[in-house]
Amino acid sequence: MAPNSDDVGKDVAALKISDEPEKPRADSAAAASTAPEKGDPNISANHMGGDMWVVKPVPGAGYGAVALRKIARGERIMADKPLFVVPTTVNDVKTMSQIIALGLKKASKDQAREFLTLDNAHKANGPLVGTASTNVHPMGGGGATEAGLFLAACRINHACVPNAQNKWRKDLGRMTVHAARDIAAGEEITLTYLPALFPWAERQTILKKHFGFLCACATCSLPAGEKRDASDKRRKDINELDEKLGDGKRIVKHAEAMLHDAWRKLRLLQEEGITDAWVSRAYHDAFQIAIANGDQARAKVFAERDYEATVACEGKDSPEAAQTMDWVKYPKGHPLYSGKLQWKQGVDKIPKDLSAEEFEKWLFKLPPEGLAK
Ligand SMILES: C[S@@+](CC[C@H](N)C(=O)[O-])C[C@H]1O[C@@H](n2cnc3c(N)ncnc32)[C@H](O)[C@@H]1O
Repeated sequence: MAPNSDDVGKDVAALKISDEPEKPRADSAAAASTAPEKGDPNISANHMGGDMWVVKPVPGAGYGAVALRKIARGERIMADKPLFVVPTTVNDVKTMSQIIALGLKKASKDQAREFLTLDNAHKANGPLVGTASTNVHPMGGGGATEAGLFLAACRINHACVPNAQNKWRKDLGRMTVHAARDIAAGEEITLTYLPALFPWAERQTILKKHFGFLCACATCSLPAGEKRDASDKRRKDINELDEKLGDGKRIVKHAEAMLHDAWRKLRLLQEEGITDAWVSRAYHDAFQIAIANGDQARAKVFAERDYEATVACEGKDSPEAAQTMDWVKYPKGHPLYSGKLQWKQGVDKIPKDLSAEEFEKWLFKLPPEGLAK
């Protein structure tokens, strides 16, 4: 964020993907090598971690949240209430400072003091706005109009292939964080601060500008050359496929090509090690393609996979998961369903005796020889 930016509100919440789009971070091996220990009692997040995680110093990144035991994919790591909320539409530092000061007045003295000990990557904007810009999370997906300061969630450091997913749960009034894959005891819990899958050079520029650090996560530590280029290309391809899959005009005319795009996107996510909300989004795309073409059998399978991925990242109690379960039970209920279209078939047509490989070929309408990636 530029010093004294006239677009403070936007900048405060511009980054950190929350509700949409690892390998251990390079330094999480170091975290793993130290025996789990009690965190700093002055860090309020430590009252929330129980036997699951603790906030403690991590090499090269200040404090971070570190798993005290294995955390299985889908386990809820935290459900954090905001200390204060700021609008993302306020455009000047002075007004934003006043809003934060008011918010802090309502907090306990210890919490207000703790807020002022957090990282500030924008010192030119003063302690309140600078610290908030470095630590708030948007409350909702792209275009969120509010951002919150969550004293536990803000301790989670960034990785470009994170092992956890955050989600603003309006229904609970809390920011939840779930394990997006199994996290080993001693491993650091990570989220992505980035709203899209940028290539390496762009990631470094954005993270330095908005959060004041150069990323050395496992993905960023890939050696320059073949491996880094391959990761950059995967990210570029995923973004392009994501855009193509969002083009509703292709959904009937180019249905099969779109289903193949969904397959490619899922393969690339897997190769990149991405297990967070990108996966449910890809299965949701595939579900929409199937149901918009009248295929309830494939739609049901895609909805089941979307449900599994949504529950893992948001919890069983998430309203989105409940909505997805409705499509699992009754795919025809989706507004895009038309019984007249080219792929019309009922849920009874889900094949039962195929090998896993053959089932995937059936599901994504792949040719017998498979698809070029
Ligand atoms: C939201 S805070 C995260 C918690 C913070 N490390 C702390 O000590 O409270 C964001 C700040 O943490 C640090 N940080 C987060 N992820 C990092 C990473 N992958 N490598 C180095 N520093 C990181 C940066 O200083 C960043 O401005």
